[in-house]
Amino acid sequence: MPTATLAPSPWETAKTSLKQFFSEDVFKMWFEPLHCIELGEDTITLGVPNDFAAIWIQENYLDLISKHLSLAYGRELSITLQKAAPPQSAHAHRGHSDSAALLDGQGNARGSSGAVSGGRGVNDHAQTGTGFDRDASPRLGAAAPERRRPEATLNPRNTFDTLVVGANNQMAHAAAMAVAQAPAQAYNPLFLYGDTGLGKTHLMHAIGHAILQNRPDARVVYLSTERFTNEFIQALQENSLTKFRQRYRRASVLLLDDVQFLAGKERIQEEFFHTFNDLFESGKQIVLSSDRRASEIQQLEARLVSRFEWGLPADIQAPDYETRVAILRSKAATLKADVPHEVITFIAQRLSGNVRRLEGALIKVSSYAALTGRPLDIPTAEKLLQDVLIEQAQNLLTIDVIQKRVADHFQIRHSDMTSKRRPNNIAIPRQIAMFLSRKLTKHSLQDIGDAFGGRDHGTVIHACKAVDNMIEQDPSMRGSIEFLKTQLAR
Ligand SMILES: Nc1ncnc2c1ncn2[C@@H]1O[C@H](COP(=O)(O)OP(=O)(O)OP(=O)(O)O)[C@@H](O)[C@H]1O
Repeated sequence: MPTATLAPSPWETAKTSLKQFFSEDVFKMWFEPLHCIELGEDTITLGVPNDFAAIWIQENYLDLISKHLSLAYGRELSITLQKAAPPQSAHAHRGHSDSAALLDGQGNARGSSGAVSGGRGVNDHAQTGTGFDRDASPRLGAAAPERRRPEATLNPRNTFDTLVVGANNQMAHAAAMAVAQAPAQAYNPLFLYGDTGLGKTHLMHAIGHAILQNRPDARVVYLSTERFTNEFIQALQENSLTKFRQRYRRASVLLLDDVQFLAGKERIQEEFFHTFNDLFESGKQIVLSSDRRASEIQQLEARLVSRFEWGLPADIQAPDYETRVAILRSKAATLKADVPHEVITFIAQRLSGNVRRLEGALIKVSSYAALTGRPLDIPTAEKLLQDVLIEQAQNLLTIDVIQKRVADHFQIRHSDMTSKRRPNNIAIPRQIAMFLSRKLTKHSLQDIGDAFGGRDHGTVIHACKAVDNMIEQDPSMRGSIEFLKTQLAR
């Protein structure tokens, strides 16, 4: 048996499963520094870096942490937060597990820890989905009856109550409600699709919660396609396909996230095809999510595409301004964060598209306010969110838009951006546009050179250096460039 990898402790497992619910920033800020100080029969003491973190976690995340801990340890644990320096090796990833493994060596936890993964290391993909069956079954004894498991793997915050409904998700929301009220009768499968961070997972979890509320004995299974894939591969390796199949085909509701990751994986598609048929034919509800329409998923077998389109495809768009304000208000209320209205509207105006990004921005400004005790105003918010604003600009801005804006500003023709003409009144704006393309987009030097009339990447490097010099030496040029940068990052 390959046992060289240290099995993850229940504490690590809980932390890994918590990771899927938060953006990287939020996880790093609040959860990464948490460590297990002491584990008792029905208590656990977690170390937090400071008093503020203790209050924030207590107010906002304790329920969620508690759910994941009981799942990982197989028993209810009452949590105490204590200010404490992180363990010596905490900055190194391995350090966490070593220290956790040591602590878990005391008392009951060892036994349950041993059962967590049978000697396997944590799978990196586990954080993107929680197949409750595998994750929970070895650890949950009589104290934790089976039907508690799915609830614990669904984020308790992702309910219909916490979902803000706007024109962007009205239809998907209505379809999800219909499915939750009458599983396998309304739309089967329900296929939710839309860009990243727009609430597909939220809706899937909401369906799961609602079904469990009506029918607590329902077998609701939520997992990501990555997880499905990994478990299938593992089942192949361990010769346990029958068990794998039973696990998913026994579900009364299967919620499979991110099916675009089935693309190009023939064996997994074949397996899922049979899972799908089995569930569908026995009247079980299937809900799928994807970042695009089924027909737009490359290398997805036609028979799967057609099945995915049997029921109802429902798309989710980016929320409009009013919905963004409503989402931010609702999140601020949940976080018990006192964010001034003008800052809420500022964020809603400046950040569009991804709701996860909106949420991250709100947490950033509200934790700053709570940490420093300083009042929050627009200039402060703008400063705090500079990186996010630039990142958004990088995703939305095209070189063409930069060229046009810079050309307008310096009153030259757009075509001068690509021409070979070199008088200063043209060459300098062109260099500035190259510089801004480098700063505000993710294009390579070569792409930028190509977009400026087929220049080579050395020309772009030269332009960026020249503009850096101008910024340093010429205050009026610095002003113009800053102005353009702010305008473009809007
Ligand atoms: N309409 C909404 N109301 C309230 N919260 C929302 C809404 N839409 C999205 N969110 C929140 O935004 C975050 C991102 O949503 P979610 O993870 O469901 O997106 P997703 O579409 O599944 O993204 P991905 O494709 O990246 O998995 C979650 O915290 C979710 O609760």
